[in-house]
Amino acid sequence: MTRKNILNAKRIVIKIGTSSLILPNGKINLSNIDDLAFVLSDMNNKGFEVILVTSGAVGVGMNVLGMEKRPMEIAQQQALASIGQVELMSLYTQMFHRYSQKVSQLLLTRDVTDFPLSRENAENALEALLSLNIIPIINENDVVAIDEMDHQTKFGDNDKLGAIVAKLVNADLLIMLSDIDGLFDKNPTLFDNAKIFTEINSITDELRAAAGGAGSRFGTGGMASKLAAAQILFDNQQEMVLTNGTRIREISDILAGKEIGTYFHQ
Ligand SMILES: Nc1ncnc2c1ncn2[C@@H]1O[C@H](COP(=O)(O)OP(=O)(O)O)[C@@H](O)[C@H]1O
Ligand SMILES: N[C@@H](CCC(=O)OP(=O)(O)O)C(=O)O
Repeated sequence: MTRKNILNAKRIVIKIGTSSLILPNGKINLSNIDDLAFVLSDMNNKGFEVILVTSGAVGVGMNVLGMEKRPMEIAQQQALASIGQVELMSLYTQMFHRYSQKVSQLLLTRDVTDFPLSRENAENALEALLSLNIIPIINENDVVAIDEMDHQTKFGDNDKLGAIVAKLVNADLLIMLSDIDGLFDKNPTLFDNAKIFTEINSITDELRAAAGGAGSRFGTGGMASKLAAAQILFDNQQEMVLTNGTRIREISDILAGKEIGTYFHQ
């Protein structure tokens, strides 16, 4: 058993990417969202402390407006995020309600986690929510986050946000749900003979070179941003499992230490 640390994990952050929430045809992936609500509610009932970091505001916004292509203009993307975020939360609230699970929403920008006082406030709010048995659902506040030379409040992407939240709450494990089974030695969507890594102990230049960009028109960071997230966790002696968002029901097997996806630990 190489994943024995996981057996003791209690506080778990789950990050789900847009490609697991939106189908290739642009429609909402209802079965994945339902699975997520079921599995996370079940975990909460079993005594785990669960925090969800979700992407999908822009993707769901595109779905609401029937838009096929992600617009280039920042104001348009922010408008889509504003439209999509409410719809996304409405979907989550309905699905979690089926399992009698209450949820809350936190929209963060990087300045919140960078400045000690606001970081402490966010930490306290999250602790209070967890002690009330609520599952906090976190996204970046896309509508106001900016990325300018002298003023940066964007996290970069939600993989990084997932790692920063895991650090903020001192999580035992980050489970990252993507549209691929794990990290491969080369991009598996381009190479049939790509092999999955079951375990990664350090983020090397060789790995970074093998990590390509986003796989779908909805994903943003690709594997490169997942490795950057893993590095943040390693810097904080934390762990991550990267697995496929179609295998949400297998999260209980992951928590039982089964060799699913890629396990990042030092
Ligand atoms: N070495 C690699 N191993 C696995 N996936 C890779 C690799 N290099 C590039 N990718 C691409 O990264 C994609 C996942 O990232 P992304 O599209 O950003 O998804 P998400 O929306 O889940 O964040 C995969 O579908 C795949 O096309
Ligand atoms: N905050 C953005 C997601 C940004 C992002 O990193 O997306 P993804 O690569 O799908 O995790 C949104 O909600 O659309």
